[in-house]
Amino acid sequence: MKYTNPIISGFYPDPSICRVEDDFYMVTSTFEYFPGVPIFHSKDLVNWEQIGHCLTTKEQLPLEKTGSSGGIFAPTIRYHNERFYMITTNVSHRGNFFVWAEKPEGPWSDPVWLNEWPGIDPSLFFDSDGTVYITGAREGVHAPHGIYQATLDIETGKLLSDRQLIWEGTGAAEPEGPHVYKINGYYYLLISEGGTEYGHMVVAARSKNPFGPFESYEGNPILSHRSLKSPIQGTGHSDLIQFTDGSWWAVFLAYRPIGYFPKHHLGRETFLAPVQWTEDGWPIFGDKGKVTVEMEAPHLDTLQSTYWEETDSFEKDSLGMKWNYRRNPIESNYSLTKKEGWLSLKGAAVTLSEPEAHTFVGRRQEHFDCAVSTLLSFNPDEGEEAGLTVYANEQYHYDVALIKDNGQKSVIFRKTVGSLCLIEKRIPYTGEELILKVKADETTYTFSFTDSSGKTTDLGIGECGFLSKEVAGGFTGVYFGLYATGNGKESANDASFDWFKYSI
Ligand SMILES: OC[C@@H]1O/C(=N\O)[C@H](O)[C@H]1O
Repeated sequence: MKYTNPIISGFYPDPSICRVEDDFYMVTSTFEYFPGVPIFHSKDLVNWEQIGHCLTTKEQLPLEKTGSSGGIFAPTIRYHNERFYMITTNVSHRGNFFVWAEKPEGPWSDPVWLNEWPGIDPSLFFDSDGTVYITGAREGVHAPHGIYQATLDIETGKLLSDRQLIWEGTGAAEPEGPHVYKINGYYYLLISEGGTEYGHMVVAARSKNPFGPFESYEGNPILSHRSLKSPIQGTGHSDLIQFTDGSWWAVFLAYRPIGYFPKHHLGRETFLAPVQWTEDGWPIFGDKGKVTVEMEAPHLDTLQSTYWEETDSFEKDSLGMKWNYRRNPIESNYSLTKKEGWLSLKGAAVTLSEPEAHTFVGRRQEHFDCAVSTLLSFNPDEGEEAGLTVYANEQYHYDVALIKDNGQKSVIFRKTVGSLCLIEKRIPYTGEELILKVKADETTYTFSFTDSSGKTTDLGIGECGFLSKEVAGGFTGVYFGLYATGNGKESANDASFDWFKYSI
């Protein structure tokens, strides 16, 4: 049966996967967002359901003053002796650590910090003789870029051997994202090179000894879309898995740029490819290292779900797993009980353009063509503002909001593009309730609002390209967020949202 890539759309990069009998679990990186490292479950590698997050407490995920695209870099998930392990790097706080859990949905342990292990992209390999290997990229700024490895005491996080440079890659930039696998008597080392850009690729090496020497595959790369005319670009950062029928598969990241001068705003997404083995035992992803949007999965017997109408009515006492905060939230600024059945936000002094714990809760844009809307009830005092934002980072976002300034309550449409910040539309508004709307297509966001009489007013448009990685930079993708701010002082009034709709 055919499946469509990406298998998880929207900002879900650096995927890592493990298997427990016929259940598959996958994690992705989350940078400055909280909670961190979502965990997904699947039975068929194509249909994935989020079952939780690995990092849900401030102790597990300190993000104070974390810059955009700081925080949590690439994670690895592995299962060993009835425990799940998730190892990753908080590049803004203390570096590498792992957490563990008996159940994939958690609870996950407090961090075991790896103070002796610098660099990024840590991975774990549990050998059949009980030895545990930690493998990772980079020694730090001054050391040669490459892939390093040591043996590890998984109980204490202490290194049991020196840290050794085991492979420098094929010579391209940024050798990273390593994973070790033992298959048919060989230790295979798969890494990414080229950096998470258009030149991204996956390359393979192998050895009979876990510390090498590693022989590079002469047919490298085993996956790359470098200078390939394809809607899929930047393929790299992969993890291998064997399906229950013995076939091999790889999950990896890639992105889907739009336009003649290509720009991608949804972020790096999670893709799936079948893996074939050459006669002399080397893995090749897809068709000679190339992948397509539509691909075959002989084992697939369940159609890939494409239904996507999500209405969040905020009736429950906690927000759904898709909702994320930026950095560690100031919990008193968020309530689902103050006004039963509504999500109430209290504006912090900081705005969306300041790299602090601004009052923001959002979910990823997961489709080029989609529409979001929300009903806001708000009676702001001077300087207070609340609304809906289409958000890449502090310097790149589009906001529609109800604000009171200069004694006047009005609906505004503001664009922040780098150092340019402009309230492009301002409409005086006396009402307390309104519906804020954003309609998205591949190139444009269209903003409007509907007043309590049902009259809809257009507010303007914003180009998707300005929120893309190519313009806004960073490692993340676009979020649709609900927010509130006191514009320099803490708000006194709550902004309450009755519901939030996301549809395609
Ligand atoms: O995604 C963040 C980092 O970007 C990378 N490559 O470009 C690393 O593998 C990830 O840890």
